[in-house]
Formats: sequence, structure tokens, C-alpha cells
Amino acid sequence: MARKHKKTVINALRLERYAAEGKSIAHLEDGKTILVEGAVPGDIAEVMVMKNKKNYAEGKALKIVTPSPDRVTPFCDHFGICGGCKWQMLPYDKQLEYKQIQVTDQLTRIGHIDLPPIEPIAGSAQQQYYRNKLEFTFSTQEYLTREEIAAAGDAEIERKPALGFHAPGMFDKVVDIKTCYLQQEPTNKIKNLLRDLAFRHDLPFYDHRQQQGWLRNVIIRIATTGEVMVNLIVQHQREELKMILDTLLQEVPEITSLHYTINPKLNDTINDLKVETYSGKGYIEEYLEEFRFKISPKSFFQTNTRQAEELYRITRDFAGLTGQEVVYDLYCGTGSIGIFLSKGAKKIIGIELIADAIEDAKLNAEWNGLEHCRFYAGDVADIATDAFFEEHGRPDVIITDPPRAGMHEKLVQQLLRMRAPRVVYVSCNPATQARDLQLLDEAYKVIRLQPVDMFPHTHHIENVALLELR
Ligand SMILES: C[S@@+](CC[C@H](N)C(=O)[O-])C[C@H]1O[C@@H](n2cnc3c(N)ncnc32)[C@H](O)[C@@H]1O
Repeated sequence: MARKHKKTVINALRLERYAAEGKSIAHLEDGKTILVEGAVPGDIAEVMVMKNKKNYAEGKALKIVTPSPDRVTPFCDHFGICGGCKWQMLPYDKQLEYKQIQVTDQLTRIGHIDLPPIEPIAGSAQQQYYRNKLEFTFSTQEYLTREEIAAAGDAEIERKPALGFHAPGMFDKVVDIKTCYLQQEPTNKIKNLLRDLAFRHDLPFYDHRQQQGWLRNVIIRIATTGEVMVNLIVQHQREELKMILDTLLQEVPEITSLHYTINPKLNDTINDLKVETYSGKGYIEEYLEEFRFKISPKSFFQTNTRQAEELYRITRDFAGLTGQEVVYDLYCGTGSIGIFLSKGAKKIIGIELIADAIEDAKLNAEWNGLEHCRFYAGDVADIATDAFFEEHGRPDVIITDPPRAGMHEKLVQQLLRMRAPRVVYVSCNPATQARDLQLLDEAYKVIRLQPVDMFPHTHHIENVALLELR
């Protein structure tokens, strides 16, 4: 049997500076660098060493011994338990400072290429209620803190059913959320009403271990137009469903599109299921500047609407369109960047893996009367071939907005062959962006860099890069 090593605990370690992904840097007695999660620069923390490698170590703060002078009181009662807003203990300007440091560090440390000065990060005007979509989970198992478990003493711990967010790293336990500051009202009203109804009528919450129960999830989407969409997900048909949906309509008149989904599967994804419309028009409408988008229950849409507009304005500014350009929108999702840039382009060609998203993109182009936008479903590494570019026109500008893993190397090689005069690279992970910029360096020079914060109080960061052919 493998023997378990006892992990070393350091009683008081001073965190010196910010690294990335919520981790800060400190030094062990022998001078070795340690990356610590769960603490911020300026804290003195009790740290458990989780990994001790030859050149560096990784650790986790167990306790803050002396808090950093930067710390402020978090505004949410669930802070520290709910995994949602990990940086609420930092003032927003500090969060932005650390995000800027992360982008600078990763681009210089990983990229090793000539860079222009990085422009100051574009902060989010809204730091609360900035999300347009939230999903809450029902569970028979409320998450309890160590203190709550200790308070129970020898008595058997009884966990109540809960409605909220999964506790970090736990598939079965849910933090019961009373008030969430991520999405405007009537979100909390809807969530709390559903919980009350479930308790009042003794309706079974879903048991994620046994994989049985009735109430599973609720997804709430709110557009800046004021329209509210609710999708209640249950395991099977049951007569109380009508009562719940009718009560929602009665008590929350703001709801404009009410849905339910029967999910008998073992996993939570609803993309392969039929979403039923119980009341309303079946979708909500959202605007980015003057462009109108249809959001159906399964559509993808950027979750911070106002900041998505900012991100797209920066992308449009970097693209520098004059009305004459053939523009490719790679990893286009529902076509929102291409549509947003469409007025300045001769032609927009979008490529995206998810076929449903491409259907939404086509519909969005039609809604906006854009006849020069074309969208294609498939893996961009396979679709964007020489023949594809030949058929649709040589690119003047390529926009690329890949997922966190960055661009497929085959696509990077294709971009090097295509030699579009401009590439605008929108990234949600500066580390993989740095890797790709290094690969593109033989043909492209980085001209501008602009970090953007889409998710206040989290460690996430977007970065937009403008590349020009050398
Ligand atoms: C960061 S999102 C960008 C979406 C869109 N540009 C927007 O702003 O809403 C990345 C997109 O890439 C898509 N994707 C992931 N892998 C892909 C691939 N190999 N080929 C094409 N699209 C892919 C995902 O489905 C997702 O829609």
C-alpha cells in the first residue's frame, strides 16, 4: 500500500506579490519560490505545502494569521464558502492591478517576444449584478462549514436540502444562497420563492449521490431590455410542476418567458434535451449597441452584457475596418463579434464548432438584416483550409477568440500561411495567448495589447491583442 506523506505546514509565511490565477508568491526558508492559493499579497498566512518540486513549491493558505492592509470587508454573507466571488476581500482597484500584473507576467514570461506597452485594463462599470445568466442547483445536501459541523458535537449531523451553488470541488453539496449579488432582481426573489414552495409542499430536492429526486436546477437570464427568462429543470413529470410554474407567473410578473425541462439523465447538461415553453414568447432579446440578438434557453451569450460591448468595441477598434475588408470570425459562438463589426466589413465569415450556435448566428444576422455575414459549423482547425479561404476570399482581418486552451497548432500554422495583414486575438487565458503569440512571432508583430475585466471579484481576465504582418 502506498504510504501517505505528511504535508508540511508553515506557521507564518508572508505573501509578497501576486502571481496568477488567484495565487500569490512567497519564499520558503531555503529561498525556494512557493505559489500559494487562498491568500493575497501582504497577508501573513499559515500555509500547507501541497507540492514540493525541485525548483518551486505550491501551497494552500489554511489560516490568515495577519491580514494584508489591502483587505476590505466582503459584501456578501456567503463569501469564503461559496466559490463564486473569490476576490471580494480586495478593493476593485487592487483586483484590476493584480489582473494587469498577471497579463504582463504571462505575456513576458511565456511569450519571450517584443511587446508594446500593455494598455491599462478596462474595468467593468458594474461590479455587482453584472451577470445576465445564473444557474442555481437543488440538492438534498446543504454544505456545512467546519465550524457548523464542529458545533454539532457528537450529535448526528443533519443536512437540510439547499438551493444555491455547488460548494467548491463538491458535486453533491450545495451552499444554500439567500442573497446573490451577481444578477439583478428578480433573481433572488425567484430562487427564494422556489425554495419556499419546495419546502411548503414537501417536494423532493435532487440527491446527487443517489441520482434521484425531483427538483434539479433553475436557470435565470435577464436582458438589459428588462426581459426575464426562467427555465426550471426537473427529473420527471409530476403534477406539482403546474402549480410551481403558475405561482412563479403570479408572484413574479417580471418573467416574460417561462420554461421547464425534464432531465432524467445522470448529468446536468440540457443541450441535448427539449426545453418546453410554458408561457411567453420562448426567448428574450438583447442588444449590443444597435444590434439585436435572440437568446433562446439553450443559446450561448456573453454573460456580462455591458462589458461584452466594451470588449467588442476594443476588438472593432483594433480591427480598423474601412468597409472594404473580408473579415474571418474564428471561434465565433453565436456570431456576436462578427455581427458587431459587420457595418465596417465587406464580408464576415464565422466558424464555430457548435452547430446550434451557428444556427443562432445565422438567425441573428437575419434579425439585423445583414446579408454579408456567413456562418459555418465545424472544427476551425479542419474547416479553415486553403480551399476554404480560396472559396470565401483571402482574409484582410482575422478575429480569433478561442477557448481557454488557446488556438490549435494546426490553426496557428494556417494563419502563418494565410498571412492576413491583421489578426485580432481575443483571449480568456493570457497564458495560452502568450504561447500562440510566440508561435505567430515569425510573421506577426504585436502592435497593441488591451486587458479587459469581464468578471469582477474573480481571477478571470480577457486580453485583446492586435497583430500586424511584419
Ligand atoms: C471564448 S468562446 C467565443 C465565443 C464568441 N466569439 C463570443 O464572443 O461570444 C469560444 C468559442 O469557441 C468554440 N470552439 C471551441 N473549440 C472549437 C473548435 N475546435 N472549432 C471551432 N470552434 C470551437 C466554443 O464552442 C465557443 O463558442
